[in-house]
Amino acid sequence: MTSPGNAFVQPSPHRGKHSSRHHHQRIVDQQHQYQQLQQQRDQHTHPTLPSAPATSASNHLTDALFRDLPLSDNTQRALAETLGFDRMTHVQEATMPLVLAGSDVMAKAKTGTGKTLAFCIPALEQLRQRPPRAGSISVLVLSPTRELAQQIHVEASKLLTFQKALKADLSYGGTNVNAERKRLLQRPPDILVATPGRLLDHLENNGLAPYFQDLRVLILDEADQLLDMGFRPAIEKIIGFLPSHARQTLLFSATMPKGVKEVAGLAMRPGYKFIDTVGAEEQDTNIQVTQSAAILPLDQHFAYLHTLLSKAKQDPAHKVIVFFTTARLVGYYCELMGKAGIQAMEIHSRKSQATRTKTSDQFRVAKSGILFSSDVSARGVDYEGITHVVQMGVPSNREMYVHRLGRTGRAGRDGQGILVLTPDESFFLRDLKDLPVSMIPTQACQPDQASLEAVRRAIPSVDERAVGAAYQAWLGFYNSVPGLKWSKTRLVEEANAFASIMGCKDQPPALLKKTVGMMGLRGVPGLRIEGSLPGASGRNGGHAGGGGNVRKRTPSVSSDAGGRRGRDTHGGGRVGEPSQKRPPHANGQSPGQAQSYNFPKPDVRMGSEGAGRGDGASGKGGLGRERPYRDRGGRGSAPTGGGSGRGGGRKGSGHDGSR
Ligand SMILES: Nc1ncnc2c1ncn2[C@@H]1O[C@H](COP(=O)(O)OP(=O)(O)OP(=O)(O)O)[C@@H](O)[C@H]1O
Repeated sequence: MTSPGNAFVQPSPHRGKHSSRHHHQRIVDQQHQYQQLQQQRDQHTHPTLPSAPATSASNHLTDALFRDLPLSDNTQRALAETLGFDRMTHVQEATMPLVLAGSDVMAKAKTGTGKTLAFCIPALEQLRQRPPRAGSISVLVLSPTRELAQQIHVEASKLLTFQKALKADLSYGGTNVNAERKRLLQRPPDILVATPGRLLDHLENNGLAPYFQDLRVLILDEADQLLDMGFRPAIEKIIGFLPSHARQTLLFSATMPKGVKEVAGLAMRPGYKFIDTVGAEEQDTNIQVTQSAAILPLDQHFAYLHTLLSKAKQDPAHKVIVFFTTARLVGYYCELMGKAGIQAMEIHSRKSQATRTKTSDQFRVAKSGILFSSDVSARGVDYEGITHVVQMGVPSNREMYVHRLGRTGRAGRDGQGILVLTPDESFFLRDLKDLPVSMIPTQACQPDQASLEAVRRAIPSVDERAVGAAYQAWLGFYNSVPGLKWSKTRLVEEANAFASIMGCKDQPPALLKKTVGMMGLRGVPGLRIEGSLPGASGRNGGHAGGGGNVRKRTPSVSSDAGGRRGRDTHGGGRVGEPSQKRPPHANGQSPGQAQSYNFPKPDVRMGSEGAGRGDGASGKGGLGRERPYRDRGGRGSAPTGGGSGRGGGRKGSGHDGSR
């Protein structure tokens, strides 16, 4: 990353001898780290980006046939005629007979291996054995995200093609709660797919609880996430509304960290079966997906991504998802890349649910395209034909890496995953040491000259509000990455360097005092704090090119992320937005070039051009995280749901709208 001495940092009484000793130590640490990484690079040849992955002759299907299972004729017909499937996948073969026999099952199976049908088919079959009571919800599927809930609903509905008497319905945040309530009360579905926050709202406030008194099957898809701290309080409350007698519970995920088993008793009956189709000896990721990591300084990330995407686009069948750490960074990158000639779709929690759904639908049917996403698309979402998954910046944890990667290589197809980190973030690779991640040699992760130039030209034209929001989100996110082991001062130095990369030449975007307080950054040198921000009360003033109503020279943002521990997440936070675009760089230099980023230390560029060294990486720690460090939303209300609130810093409200 960047040097601590960037131009935004105000002189601090603490920066002196101690600081330079500390800085020296960081460099020593980093040199050591790089030696190790270099060795790894030498050992691996890196997969050059992108030829579109072909469908591989896959062994994801077994020889076991659906028709040999004791399923209803209607289900058999739906499998054969609507879905066109005859053979089972491994997880389907391993779990369906047990579920059909009535067992509670916890199942771990790799991404894209057919878990949805593995729980949907037998759950629906339970209704055949004992027809549902009129007006009662018999099967409840919980999903951590709205997109996944929609998808499960579609899959379940396909299975019901020939059973018109049975109805599946959806309940999730971001939609009109009253209309949904009315619909559900008027005709309670047999199968309800829901996100936890909205469902809890219905149970607690909207009179839906009595309809669950004959619930037969409860399914937690992405169970590890639902039982993690973020969602668990809501899940516990939901379970409190459900009958425990004779209820069958199914927990499915591609990742089952140790802690999940400890809390499985919350939902499952004693004696439940644990099915692991991955096995201890095997990796959690799909073998046919090549995985590589590029480590390069942050000032190269924009151009490097541009290069990656330009290459990917050469293949007419490219379908790429790029994940970013926060919603606001998705927005920033999308605008930047668009202005640099790479058009992408954009999905994250700051978009309205209607827009999210539309984007998701469009990308699903697109034959080619690029989607920039936050973690709303990380788990479960099944977009056919994803050729590449790019992850920009450190994922929240190992599980998130695995799930994001799992958007490619589904149903036995090939795919490529590329993780792009800064030198400081390279500590994360230790969490992936059992996975076949090859290091991309330094020489191979150079941005093209054309990309450098395109990005350089685009940076000044990105809307100032996007810059301010990205800056704040960046601060919030990296404030909660323990593996970095950054001091608060260092954090702000790095954030300001990022602002500089985004083209803020003279000073970083301003933050509200209360935002700074919520982030725990009061008194940290280098922040620009304002009591109130111009544009904070309105969003309408001059968009790009629109008004010339220049009120401020640098971007500023209001408070809505301070308490989120870095997750610039869910639906409704407000950004106080100055309305104008930033002026061109005063000295005529471009921020696409290192010298114009105000990075005072030459070895920052060396890091990208030469031996891959950055400066000042701590490179320590970060191991052994069990749960996501940014899975905690700041909204004070229940998980999931509409997400209108502001970050209050409360823990424990991971929610579907949260990313
Ligand atoms: N028996 C089968 N034969 C062929 N294709 C199947 C079969 N079962 C499922 N599929 C397809 O495989 C793809 C992946 O399935 P699914 O989305 O259920 O994966 P998953 O295991 O839930 O993945 P994730 O862990 O990412 O949620 C889907 O497109 C699905 O339609």
